[in-house]
Amino acid sequence: MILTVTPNPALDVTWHVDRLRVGDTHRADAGAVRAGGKGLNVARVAHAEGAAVRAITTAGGRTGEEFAEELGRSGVPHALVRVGQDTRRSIAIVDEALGDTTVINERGLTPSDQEWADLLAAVVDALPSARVLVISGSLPPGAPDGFVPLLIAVAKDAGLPVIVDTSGPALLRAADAGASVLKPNRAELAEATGILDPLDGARALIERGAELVLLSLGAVGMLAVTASGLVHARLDQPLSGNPTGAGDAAVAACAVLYAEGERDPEVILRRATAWSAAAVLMPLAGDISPQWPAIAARLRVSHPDSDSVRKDLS
Ligand SMILES: O=P(O)(O)OC[C@@]1(O)O[C@H](CO)[C@@H](O)[C@@H]1O
Repeated sequence: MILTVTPNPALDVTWHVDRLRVGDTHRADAGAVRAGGKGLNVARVAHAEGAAVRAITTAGGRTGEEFAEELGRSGVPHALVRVGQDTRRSIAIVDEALGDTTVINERGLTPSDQEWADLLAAVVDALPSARVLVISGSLPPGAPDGFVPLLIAVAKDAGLPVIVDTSGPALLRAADAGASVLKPNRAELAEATGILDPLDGARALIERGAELVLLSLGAVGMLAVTASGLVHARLDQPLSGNPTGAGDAAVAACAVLYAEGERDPEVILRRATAWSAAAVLMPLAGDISPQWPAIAARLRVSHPDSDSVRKDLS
C-alpha cells in the first residue's frame, strides 16, 4: 500500500476561463471543487491506476466538511485527522487560450501541538501495511521544524522508502533526514538551496542525504539525478493544458514503482515523465489521461553529461 501524508491539504477550486486578463472581470462556469493538496492528488492518481493507497491528512471547519465529503465521494481510501482550523483553499484559473494556469494557494492555518501529534499517530498506525511513504505539499505556517524529519525517521525505522515533494526549508530537512526521493521543481530547488544552477542544486540535495532527485523542468521534461549519474527525459513535443498536479502525477508514478520494488532511476524517470505529461491533458489536478502509454512511447531519454544538460536548461 502507498501511504500519503498531506500536512497542508486544500479545498481545490478550478475555474476555466477563455482568457485571463489581470485587473478584468471574468465569468466562468461553476468551478470544480475537489479535496486537494499534493498528497491527495498522488493518492488519486495511484488509486485510479490500480494501486492500493491510503491518504492521511487533516480537515477542519466548513471547508474541511466540504473537503471530507468530496474525498468520501472520490472512493480514495483515507483517514482524516479532525483539526480546529479551517482547511485552506487553493484556486486554479485555467486560461484556455494560452493553455496556462494561474494558482493562488492560501498559506493554511497551523494545527495545535495535539493535532500534529494526532497526524503523526495516524501515519505511525498505518505504517505496518505500507510499502512506501509519500510526504507531499507545503507545510502550514508555524509547522514544527522536526515534523518532516520525524516522519522520515519513523518510516525508515519501519524499513520503508520515503518520497518527499515539498518546498522551502522542509525540502532541505528532508534531504538531511535521508529521504529516498525528492521531487522539487526548478524554482523550489533554487529557493530552498540558494543555488541557481539546477544541476548543482540537485547534487547539493544528494550530498545532504537524498538518494534520487527527480527535478521537474516543465516543457524541458524531467531529470533524474543520483550520486552516480544523470538521466534526462522529455517529450518530442511539449503538451499544453492544465499543469496543476503534473508534479503530483510524477510522484504517484514514482510511488507505484517504489511500492513494486523498482529502484532503477531510468525506469522511474520514464514513468514519472509520462504520467506528468498525461496529467497536463486533464482539466483537474489529480487525474491523468489514459493515453499515457502513447505519451511514454514519445519520450526521448538520454544519459547526458553535465555540460549538455546545462546548455539545454539555459
Ligand atoms: O501549497 P502546496 O501544498 O505547495 O500546493 C497546493 C496545491 O496547489 O498543489 C496541488 C497541485 O500540485 C493542488 O491540488 C494544491 O492545492
